[in-house]
Amino acid sequence: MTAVKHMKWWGWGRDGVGFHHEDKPGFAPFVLNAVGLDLATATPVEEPAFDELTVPASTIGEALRTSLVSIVGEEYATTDDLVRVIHTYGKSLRDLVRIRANSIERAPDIVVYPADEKEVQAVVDAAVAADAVIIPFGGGSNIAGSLEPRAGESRVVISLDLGRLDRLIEIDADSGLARIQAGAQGPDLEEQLNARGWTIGHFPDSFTHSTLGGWVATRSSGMQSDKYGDIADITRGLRVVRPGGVLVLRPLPSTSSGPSIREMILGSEGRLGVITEVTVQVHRKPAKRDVYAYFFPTFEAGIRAMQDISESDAAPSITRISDAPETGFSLATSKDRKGFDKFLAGTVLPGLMRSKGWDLEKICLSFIGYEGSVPHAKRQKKLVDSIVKKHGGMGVGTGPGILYDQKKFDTPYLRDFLLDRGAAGDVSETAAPWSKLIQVHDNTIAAAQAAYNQLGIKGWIMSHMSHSYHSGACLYFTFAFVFGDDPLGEYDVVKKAIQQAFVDNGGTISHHHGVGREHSPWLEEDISPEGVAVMGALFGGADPGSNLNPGKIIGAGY
Ligand SMILES: Cc1cc2nc3c(=O)[nH]c(=O)nc-3n(C[C@H](O)[C@H](O)[C@H](O)COP(=O)(O)OP(=O)(O)OC[C@H]3O[C@@H](n4cnc5c(N)ncnc54)[C@H](O)[C@@H]3O)c2cc1C
Repeated sequence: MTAVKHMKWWGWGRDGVGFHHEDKPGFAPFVLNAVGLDLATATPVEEPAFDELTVPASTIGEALRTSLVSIVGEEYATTDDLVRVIHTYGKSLRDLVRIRANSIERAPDIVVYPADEKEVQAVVDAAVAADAVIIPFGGGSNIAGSLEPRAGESRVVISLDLGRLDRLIEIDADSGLARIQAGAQGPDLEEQLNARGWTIGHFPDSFTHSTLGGWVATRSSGMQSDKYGDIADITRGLRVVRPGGVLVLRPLPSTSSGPSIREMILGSEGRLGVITEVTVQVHRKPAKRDVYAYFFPTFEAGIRAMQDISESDAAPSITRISDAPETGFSLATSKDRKGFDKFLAGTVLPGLMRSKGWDLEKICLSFIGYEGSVPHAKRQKKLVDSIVKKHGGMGVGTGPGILYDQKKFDTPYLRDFLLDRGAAGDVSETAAPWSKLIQVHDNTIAAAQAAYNQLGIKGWIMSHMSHSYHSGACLYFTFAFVFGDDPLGEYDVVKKAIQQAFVDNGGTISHHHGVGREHSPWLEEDISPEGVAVMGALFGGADPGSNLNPGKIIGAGY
C-alpha cells in the first residue's frame, strides 16, 4: 500500500483505536436505560476478518490498466483487494453494516494515487477516453453514500485518491488566503498552517480523517463555523480538473460574474470534476480560545438564547445547546470525577438548579466558544453572559468545555462499539429558520418514536442545535436502537421517518453531510422538481458521458 493514510476497512479511524467506557461509570447504565442493551452481558463480536470478505473481481482490462500505470507509476495504480475495499464505501451506518455483513455489490476496479494535478488530468482524460467511471476519494469519511459505485455499473470504475496532493502551496498573508492541495487531511493541513501562525478554523467532527477536497465536495461545516463560516464561506478559489482541462476560479472576495460556479462545485460530490486545489481564507491563530458551559432550564429557553446571541453584537465561535436527552448522554459519558469536583457536579450544582425551581429532567447543557484576542474574547463572553442570564441560564465555567474539546474526535468510535454489540447508532442533521426550529425538533423526535413503535423496539433519539446563522440554525440528531433480524430494514424505517420529518416541518435534508445516495429521495421536496431539473441539466451538460461519479445526488437512493 502507498504511504497515504487510510481508515480501517471495516470501521472508523485508525487500527487499534476504539471507544472505551471503563472510565465513564454512567455510560453502561445510560445505554441500558436508553436502548435496553446490557453492556455487562453483551458479548462483542470479533473484529471482522478480511479473508472472509467476498470482493468482486476487478474488471479492468489490460489496456486501461497499462495506460493508468504509465501515468501514475506501478506503485500508485493498484487492483489490490484490500485497497479496493477501503475505497468502496464511506462510513455511514449503512456502509458499516454492509461491510460487516460481507455485502459488497460493486467495488472500484482500480485505485490510482496521482502525484499532482497534471497526473489527475491525465487519469481523467484516459478514463473518459475509455468510457470508465471516475470516483474522487478524499478521506472516505462521508456518511451519505457518496462514494460507492452504482451496483449495476458495467463500466470500469476508477477510484481516484487525492491523498498524495496534501501540501500547503503558499499563503498570501496580505489577504489571509492559503492555496492548499485538495487531498490534505485535516490534521496535516492545520499543522502546516499552524507552523506559519495561521488556522483554517474548520473543524468537523471527522476532521482527523477527512480532506479539504472532500469538505468542499460535500459542503461541510465545522464546529467553529459561527466564527469562521462553513466551508462554503471559507472556500475562495478552486482548481477543478475536468475532462479536457482545468476549471480555474481565482480567489476573489466577492464577484458578480453570473451564477456562481464556485457554488456549483461546492457540494458537487465529484459530479463536476476533481478538485485539486482550494484557496481558503485563513486566520491568525487566536491568542485566546475558551469553551464555556452553561445550563438552561429548558431546550426552548436555550434556543431563544442562541437566537438572541446570533442577532446581537456578540460573535462567539461556537453556539451549541443539547436537548434534555442529549444532556443526559453528555453527563453519562463524562469521565468519573473526584473529590470536590465530584461534590460540585453531583451535589452543589443540582441543588442550585432545584433551588431555582428547575426540573432536572429538563435541563439542557450548552457550550459557547470565544476566540480571538484576549480583550475580544472577554468582551464576547460579557455580551453572551448577559443574554444567557436574560433567558434564565447559568454559566458553570470552562471545565465541561475542556472535556468536550478533548473528547470530540473520540465520539465517532462509539458507532463501532455499538455495532460490535448488535446496536445501531447514527446521525441525521438539518437546518431550519429560527421560527421553525422547535417544531422541527419536536416533530422529528416524535417521528422517530413512532418509527420505533412501528418496529416494536425501544429506541433512543437526542439532539443538539449548533451552527447558528442570522435566520436559523442546524439541528443534529443522534439515534440508536438494538437491531432485530433485519438491521438495514429497521434502520430504513427510522432514518426515513427522520428525513421526512425534516422536510415536512420546514427543514432541509442535510445541513452538512451532503446528498449522495442516502438523501437523494428527498431532494425534490427540498429544492423543488424544477430545482432538481436544473441540477440534472448541469450534470448532464457538464458530463455528457456520465463518467464523473454518476448516480450521486440525483436519481439515487437505496
Ligand atoms: C463520525 C463522523 C463525523 C462527521 N462529522 C462531520 C462534521 O462535523 N461536519 C461535516 O461537515 N461532516 C461530517 N462528517 C461527514 C464527512 O466527514 C464529510 O462529508 C467530509 O466532508 C467528507 O470528506 P472526505 O475527505 O472524507 O470525502 P470522501 O468521503 O472521500 O468523499 C465525499 C464525496 O466527495 C467527493 N470528493 C472527495 N474529494 C474530492 C475531490 N478532491 N474532488 C471532487 N470530489 C471529491 C467524493 O467523490 C464523494 O462524493 C462526519 C462523518 C463521520 C463518519
